[in-house]
Parts: sequence; structure tokens; C-alpha cells
Amino acid sequence: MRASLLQIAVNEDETVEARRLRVAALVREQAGADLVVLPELWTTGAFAFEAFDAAAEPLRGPTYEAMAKAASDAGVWLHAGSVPERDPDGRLYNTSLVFSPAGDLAASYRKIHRFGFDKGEAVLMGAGREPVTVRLPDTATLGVATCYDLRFPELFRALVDAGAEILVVPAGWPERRRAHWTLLAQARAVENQAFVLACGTAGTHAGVPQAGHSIVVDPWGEVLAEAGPDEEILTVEFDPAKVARTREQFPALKDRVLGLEPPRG
Ligand SMILES: NC(=O)CCC(=O)C(=O)O
Repeated sequence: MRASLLQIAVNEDETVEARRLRVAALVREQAGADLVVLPELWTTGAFAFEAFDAAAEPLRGPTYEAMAKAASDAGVWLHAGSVPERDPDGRLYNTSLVFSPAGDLAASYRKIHRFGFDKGEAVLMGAGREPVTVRLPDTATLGVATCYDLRFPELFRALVDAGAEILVVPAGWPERRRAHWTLLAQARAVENQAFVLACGTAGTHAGVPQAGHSIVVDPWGEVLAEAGPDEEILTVEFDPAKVARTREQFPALKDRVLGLEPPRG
């Protein structure tokens, strides 16, 4: 399987419309890949809270249209990262879109864990409730999560319980916590014996330098590829069957003890 992670630079000197056109062209150039992955909220930047409202779009808005067409032009599965979605009631969500090679929407996922504690995304956007997996026929099952979700292992375990073998994590992770990003991507891969494809942004928006360093980790925790800090296309080839082999050779997932009593005392 060949995957391309498009680590897009999100800077304020480029308009949302210009970036959308540029990213669509980059996706088209990935013809021949099986899966293309974009970062979180790449139209505005994940920390550009003040831009969310103006840039919000219905699910089937301009980013949906551009990415559906780019996926079908390239003939690839496309995890198009996330967009600020405005639902029919006016509520915003951080919503990921996954397209089939025919350009059909295969899945959408509203980010469950919103970042910012008592400000930013956490107050501006609603929370998703449903973990989402996507079956790529004859290939593997994707489990999708978004950025801050990476800190919550129980979500990833739910995805694995639903059959996920490749965990895809679009993000807008800041440079100041880059060490967490790398560590958590490896931890989620090792504990779930799954591939992790984590695609971040580069550049600086809203005064927050982005980490870049998109990363692909295999089910044994080995880093197969890692980007640098700037805009980059990270391409990697791997065998999804390694998930089943790893889980068979080192069957730790079978040793889970569920439903523990709460601690006494
Ligand atoms: N956009 C995000 O979810 C940022 C997450 C983050 O900065 C962190 O978890 O640290």
C-alpha cells in the first residue's frame, strides 16, 4: 500500500480559496497512491479560532466539492483532513471527510475531543460522539481520529475493537508540544498493534508555529517515515497485513482484562 501524507503549510499570507485550489492540485498529483491524507483544518489553521466562523461551510460545501473531485481525478482514497462544518442549526464542528476513489463520501467524522479547555475550539465547536471506521475493500480498515484525540487511548481502542488496522490522524499540532506528538503516535501504534499515519501542518498561523513532522509508525512502533518542519509530501509504502502478523506473533491484545472493579480504599 502506498500512502502520501500532504503536510500543508498554513500561513496567513494565502487565502482559504487559494489554498483550497493549491491543495486540490497537490492531491491530483498523487495519482498512483492508494491513500492520500491531509491535515486538520487546513483551510484556516487549527489555531485560527477567529477565522472559524467566516470559513465554516456546510458538509457538502466548497472544500467537500473540491476534494471529492480531486479524489476522483487522482483515483485515490482521500482522507481530506477536516473542515469547520456548520450544521443546519448553525452549530460548528471540526469534521473530517473521507472520499473513495470515485469521489463519493465514504465517511465523515466529527472530532470528539475538542482542544482548548475553556477557550478556542472547545467553546466554538460542538463535540462529535461517534468513533468512525472506513473499510478500504481488499486492503484494510481505517480508524479515524483528529489531533487532540491522539491523547485519548480509549478512542483508539474503540476503533481497534471496530476493526481498525490503520489509524489515520490529521492534525494541526503546535511545535511547542512536538515531543508529545511523536511519542503519542508511537504509543498509539504499539498499544493497538496498528499503523499510525499522523499528518500535521507546517507554517505559522494565529501566531502558533506548527510542528510539521508528520509521521508513519508501524504496528511494532517503528517509525517508517517522518517529515521535517516545512511543507512536504511524505510518501511511504507498507504492507497492511503486518497488522495481523504482529497481532498473531505477539498477541497482547488478546490479554486485555475488561471490566475491572474500581480500586478499593
Ligand atoms: N488542534 C488540536 O487538537 C491541538 C492539540 C494540541 O495542541 C495538543 O494536544 O497538545
